[in-house]
Amino acid sequence: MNGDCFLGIDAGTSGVKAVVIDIHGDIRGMGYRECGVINPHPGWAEQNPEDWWIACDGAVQEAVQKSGCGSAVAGIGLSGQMQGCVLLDRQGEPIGNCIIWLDQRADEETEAINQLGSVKEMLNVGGYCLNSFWAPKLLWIRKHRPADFEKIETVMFTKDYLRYRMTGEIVTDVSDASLTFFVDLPKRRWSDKMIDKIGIPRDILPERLLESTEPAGRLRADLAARWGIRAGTIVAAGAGDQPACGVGSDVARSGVIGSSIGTSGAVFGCLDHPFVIEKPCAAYSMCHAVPDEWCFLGLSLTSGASFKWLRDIVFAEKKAEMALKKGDIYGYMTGLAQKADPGCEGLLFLPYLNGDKTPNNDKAARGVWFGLSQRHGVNELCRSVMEGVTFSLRDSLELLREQGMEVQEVHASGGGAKSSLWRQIQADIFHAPVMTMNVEESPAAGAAIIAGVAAGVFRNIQEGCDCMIRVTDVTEPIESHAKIYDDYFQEYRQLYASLKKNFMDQNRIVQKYSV
Ligand SMILES: Nc1ncnc2c1ncn2[C@@H]1O[C@H](COP(=O)(O)OP(=O)(O)O)[C@@H](O)[C@H]1O
Ligand SMILES: O=C(CO)[C@@H](O)[C@H](O)COP(=O)(O)O
Repeated sequence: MNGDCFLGIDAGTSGVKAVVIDIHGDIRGMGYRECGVINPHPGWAEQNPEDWWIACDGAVQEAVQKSGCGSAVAGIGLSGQMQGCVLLDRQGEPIGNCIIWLDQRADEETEAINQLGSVKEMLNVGGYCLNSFWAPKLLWIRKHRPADFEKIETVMFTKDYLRYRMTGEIVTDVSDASLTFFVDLPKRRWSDKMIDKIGIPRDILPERLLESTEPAGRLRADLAARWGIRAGTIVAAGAGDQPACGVGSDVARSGVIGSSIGTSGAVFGCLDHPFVIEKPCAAYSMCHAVPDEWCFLGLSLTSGASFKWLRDIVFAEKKAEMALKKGDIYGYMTGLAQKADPGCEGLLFLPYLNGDKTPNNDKAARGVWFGLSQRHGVNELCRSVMEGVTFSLRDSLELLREQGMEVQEVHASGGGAKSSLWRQIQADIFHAPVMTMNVEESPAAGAAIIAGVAAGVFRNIQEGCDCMIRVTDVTEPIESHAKIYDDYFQEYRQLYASLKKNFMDQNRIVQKYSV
C-alpha cells in the first residue's frame, strides 16, 4: 500500500543503518554498512564524509531491496552521530575530514570560551562549553588551519551532510545545533550575541535551523530511481542520534528516562523547559526532537565498549570457538556473570577506558578494577564490568534526580538491552522498572517517526510513538539487590574522587614516555 512505510537512516560512528519500517512499527527491511574512524594523533578522531555517503547509499539500497516496498515510503528521516563538524567549500565539497564527537583536540579553545563569562546573557540559559562542540572546533580550525577556515562556505552535522547529498538543501535542526554553543536554547534559534562574542562568521552556520519534524527537502530524482523510492519524497530535518533514540524508544515525556548501552552509553530525559546544570559535569542540555520539549543527555564513553573489550582480551578464543557453532559470545559472558553475586563480593569496575564524560569530564581517567581477591574469577570479572557500566549511567541518572525529575520508568536500548541480566542490573541499580520496546533500532525508528510527522502521516511525535512503539518487556527492581548496589554505588563514586589526582599524574608519565 502506498504511503504506509518510512525510511529511517541512522548514521552512527561505527556505521550507517537504514530501516524501512511500517506504520505499525514492523521492520520490513534493514541495511547496514560500516565506517572507519581515523586517529591521526592521540586524542584526535576524524571521519571522511564521503565514507558516510557510500555507507548510506549501500545501507539504503539493501534496506529497500529487502523490504520490497520502496514505493510505499512516505517520508525519509535522518538521525546521526552528533557534534561532528563537516566543512563544505563554495562548490559544496567537504574540506578535509570531519572532526567528530570523540575528538579531544580543542581543549585550549574550550577553556577560552568558558572564560568568556555571561553565557546566560548570550544563550538565555547557563552552561559550559565542551571540547566536542562546534564553537571550540571552529576556533581550532581557524588557528591551526587558516587556509581551510577561509574556504568554509557552510558547516553541517553528519546527518545534514547526508541530507545535502540527497536533496541539495543546506539545513540543520535544533537538536543537533544545541551542541554548537551557538544556540539560544529557550528560543530554539541561533544566538547572534554568542556568535559575535566567539567571533565566527554568522553566514557559515546553516541559515535554515528547523525543528526536527519539519520537512527539509525532497529526494533527488536520480537517487529515487537508484533506491526504488518515489522521486520528491519528503526528507525531514531529522535529529541527533540521542534525541532520535529518545523518540524511537518513546522517551518524549517527563518521568520516562532512556538508558542506552551501545558502544557508548547514554541517559536521556526530557522536560518542558531547558535543563540548567550549573556545574561543569559534562551533562548536555539540548532541544529535543519533539517541538517544545528539551532534553538532558548524560554520556558514558566506553559503556558496551568495556564489555566488548573484556570479550576481546579474555574471551578471544571462546569467541572464535562460539562463532564456529554460531553461538553468542555475549550470551556466554552474561551466563558467567549470572553466577556471581550482586556487588561481586566487593569487586568494582570503573569503566573509564577512554576517559569519562558525564559527570567527571576527565579525559585522563582510566579503567580500574578495585577490590580483587583470590575468591574472584571470570564470573566476577564479567559481572563487575556490567555493574560498573551501569553505575556510570546511574551517575547521570542522579543528575536528573537532582533536577527534580522523578524516574518512573526506564526505556532501555542499545546492544546491552538484549541481555535480561543487564536489564535486571539496570533496574536494581536505577531503582526503577526497565522496559524494552518492539523496535531495537531506536535511533533509526525515531528518524522514521520524525519522517512520518514531516510527511503529514502523523499529527505529532506522540501519535507516531503510539502507532509504532510498544513496550515488550518489563523488569522490576529486586529490593534486596538494590540495597546492596546502593552501598557499592557510594564506593564507586568515592573511588573516582580518590583516584582523580593519580589519573592525572599517571597521564603525565604516559605522555612523557609516549613516542
Ligand atoms: N547479547 C548481549 N548481551 C550483553 N551485551 C550485549 C549483547 N549484545 C551486544 N551487547 C553489548 O552491546 C554493545 C553493542 O551495542 P550496539 O548498540 O549494537 O552498538 P553501537 O553503539 O555501535 O550501535 C556491545 O559492545 C556489547 O557490549
Ligand atoms: O555525540 C554524542 C554524544 O554527545 C554521541 O552520542 C554520538 O552521538 C554517539 O554516536 P554513536 O556511538 O551512536 O555512533
